[in-house]
Amino acid sequence: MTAGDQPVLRIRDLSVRYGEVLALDGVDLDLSAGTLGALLGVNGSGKSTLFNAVMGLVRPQQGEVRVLDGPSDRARRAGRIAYMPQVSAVDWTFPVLVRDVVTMGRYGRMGFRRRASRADRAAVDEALERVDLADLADRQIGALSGGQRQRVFLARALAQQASLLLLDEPFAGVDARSQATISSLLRELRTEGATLLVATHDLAGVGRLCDRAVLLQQRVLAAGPPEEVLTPEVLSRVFGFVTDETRSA
Ligand SMILES: Nc1ncnc2c1ncn2[C@@H]1O[C@H](COP(=O)(O)OP(=O)(O)OP(=O)(O)O)[C@@H](O)[C@H]1O
Repeated sequence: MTAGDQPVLRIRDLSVRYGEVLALDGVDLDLSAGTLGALLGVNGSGKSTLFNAVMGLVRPQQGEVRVLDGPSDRARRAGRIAYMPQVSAVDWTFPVLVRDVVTMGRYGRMGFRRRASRADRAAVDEALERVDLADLADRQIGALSGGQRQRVFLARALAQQASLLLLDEPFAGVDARSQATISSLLRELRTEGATLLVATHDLAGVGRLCDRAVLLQQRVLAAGPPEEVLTPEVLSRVFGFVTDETRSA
C-alpha cells in the first residue's frame, strides 16, 4: 500500500469509558479521502464521544486514532481537522461576534500572536458568504436563530479549510431551506477534496447526501454504502422502525 492509499481517518480498537459507562467499545473505522460519511446510531450510541476522541477532548481507554497518516493530535494542532459540535452543547451567552467565531477557524494557521493576515480575513469573508451570513457578521452569537447558529459553525469549519470535517448533527433544528443549504455545502466540500463524517438522525436523507453510512452502537455494527447498511432489518432492530418489509416478515 502506498502513502496515497492511507485513509484520511483511521480508528483502531478505540474504547472510551466515562466511569461506569462504556461509551465506545473497540471501534474500528476507516474513511478514505473525498468520502461524505454518515455516522448513525440511536441516542447514547457514542457518536459525540467518537468525535471527542478524534479531537482529543476525551482520553481513550485504549486504541488509536490516526488522521492523514499521523497521530490525530498532530493533525488537530495543525488545523487539519474541523469540528462542528452540537449546537445544544454550546454556551450561547458567551459575548462574541459571529465574525470572531468564524475567525477561530483560522487560529491553527495564525501562529502564536493570532494576528489575522489578509488571507485569513479573506477566508473568513468567503466562509460567511458561502453560508449566507455576511449580513450578520457583526452580530452577537447569542442573538441568532438555531439555523443561523448551525451556519456559524459551518462557516468556522469552512474558514479552517481542513482536510477532515466532523459535524455533529448539523441538521438538528434547522428548517428545510437551511437543510438544503447545508447539504449542498457538504457536497461541495467533498468535491473540493475534503473528507466528512456527519452525525445525523435524518435517516431518510442519508442515501441522498452520503456515499457511506457507519452504524454505531458502542462499536461499529455496519459500514458501507447507505442502501446496504440501512436495510429494513437494521431499521427495525436498531431504530425500532416498522417498515412494510418488517411488518410482513
Ligand atoms: N461527560 C460524560 N460523562 C458521563 N457519561 C457520558 C458523558 N458523555 C456521554 N456520556 C455517556 O456516554 C454514552 C455515549 O454518549 P454520546 O453523547 O457519545 O452519544 P450520542 O450517540 O452522541 O448521543 P445523542 O444522539 O443523544 O447525541 C451515553 O451513555 C452517555 O450517557
